[in-house]
Amino acid sequence: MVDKALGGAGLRGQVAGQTALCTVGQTGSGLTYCGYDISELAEKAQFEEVSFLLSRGELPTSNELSEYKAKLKSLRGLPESLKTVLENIPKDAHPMDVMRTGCSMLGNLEMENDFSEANDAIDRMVAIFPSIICYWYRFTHDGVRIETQTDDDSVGAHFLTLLHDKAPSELFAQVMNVSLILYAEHEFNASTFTGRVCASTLSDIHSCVTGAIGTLRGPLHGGANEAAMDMIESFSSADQAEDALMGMLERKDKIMGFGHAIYRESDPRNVIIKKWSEKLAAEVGDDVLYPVSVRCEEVMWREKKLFCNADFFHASAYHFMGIPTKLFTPIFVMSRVTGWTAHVKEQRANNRIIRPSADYTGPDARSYTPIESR
Ligand SMILES: CC(=O)SCCNC(=O)CCNC(=O)[C@H](O)C(C)(C)COP(=O)(O)OP(=O)(O)OC[C@H]1O[C@@H](n2cnc3c(N)ncnc32)[C@H](O)[C@@H]1OP(=O)(O)O
Ligand SMILES: O=C([O-])CC(=O)C(=O)O
Repeated sequence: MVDKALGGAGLRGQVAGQTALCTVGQTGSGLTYCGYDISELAEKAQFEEVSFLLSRGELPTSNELSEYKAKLKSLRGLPESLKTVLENIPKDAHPMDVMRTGCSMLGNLEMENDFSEANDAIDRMVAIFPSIICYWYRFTHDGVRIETQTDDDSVGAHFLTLLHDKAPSELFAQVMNVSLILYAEHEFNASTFTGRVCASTLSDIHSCVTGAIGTLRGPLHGGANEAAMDMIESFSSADQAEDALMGMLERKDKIMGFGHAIYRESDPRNVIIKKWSEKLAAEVGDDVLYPVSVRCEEVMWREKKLFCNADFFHASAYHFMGIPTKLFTPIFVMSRVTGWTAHVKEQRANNRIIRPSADYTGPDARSYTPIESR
């Protein structure tokens, strides 16, 4: 599944450290968290079990899970000064910037004073991130100040309840659960590596996550699910999608939601979220977006041997659940914060400041020219 000859720009194929958290493209379906295959976790686990696994190292017992979920539930409320900050961010701001600012402000209000406080800070971020994005979204788009302390049993259901003002259907809650599991962790991807570099300076955990959010925002990383949605939404039928894609490939456009830095033939998360997208399409009576997405997948493989990554079928799945496109990448944050923070702790536990070298390509040594002579 993985090209052993990976190399070249972008540090591709170079080992930049060790991790016990995740394997990408090595065993089982190609993705494991702490030894557990993603396909099994997505089928059987709750996101909160995965979150516990990543922060504590082992799956919880039933008592531990109940206590953990009760703790997360109790941490959903927003401090007043954070609400004030969110209310002052304009409606047309990028929601990932809202997440970044929300996380950074939380670090001011509830500073991690000592690394022994890491798990409390992590639990708080897992619990409060859905509240941060939904409070801002509902205030700026619907003009309401929502109560973020809900009784929902899971992070995914909590998010949908805040967004839609009603508890989600069992199917929607289930899809959110699977989605959060799929996005939770992925080894040394760009945003996680950002977090680890920050951690290696012995910085605080909110700084590490704030930097990681900024890195995830880009369309070559987490932002691809929104870009994929914009594309599939612009097609009115599978045939039209095929024609348009052929033109885009001819023009050498980059097609968002396809390809991967490490996987070479498939992304194991795609088959899982695709199945749920199909189920949702049937549930909501879609006969355009899902067939369009399937045709895109066929064309990209046929023409370029490029496959859907985790982001592509997430676009239609989220859309079918009534989630606005601009909130897609913040959902990724709600999930990946578990992976980022596990890496921060791992980096701290065996740390040396990350400081690579560079090949110099600038001018030879020269003397300073006084400004009046330039
Ligand atoms: C959860 C995630 O973050 S998954 C990634 C989400 N990002 C996207 O979906 C954005 C679209 N995809 C891409 O830009 C790339 O595939 C990346 C950034 C994911 C990986 O980049 P790289 O490791 O550089 O890709 P890779 O080495 O496999 O590229 C090989 C060739 O395929 C092309 N290619 C790769 N992906 C695509 C694509 N989506 N559309 C068109 N061409 C592509 C590259 O341009 C490259 O061509 P070249 O050799 O002529 O330059
Ligand atoms: O691993 C990567 O490069 C990107 C990715 O799929 C992820 O972060 O989930």
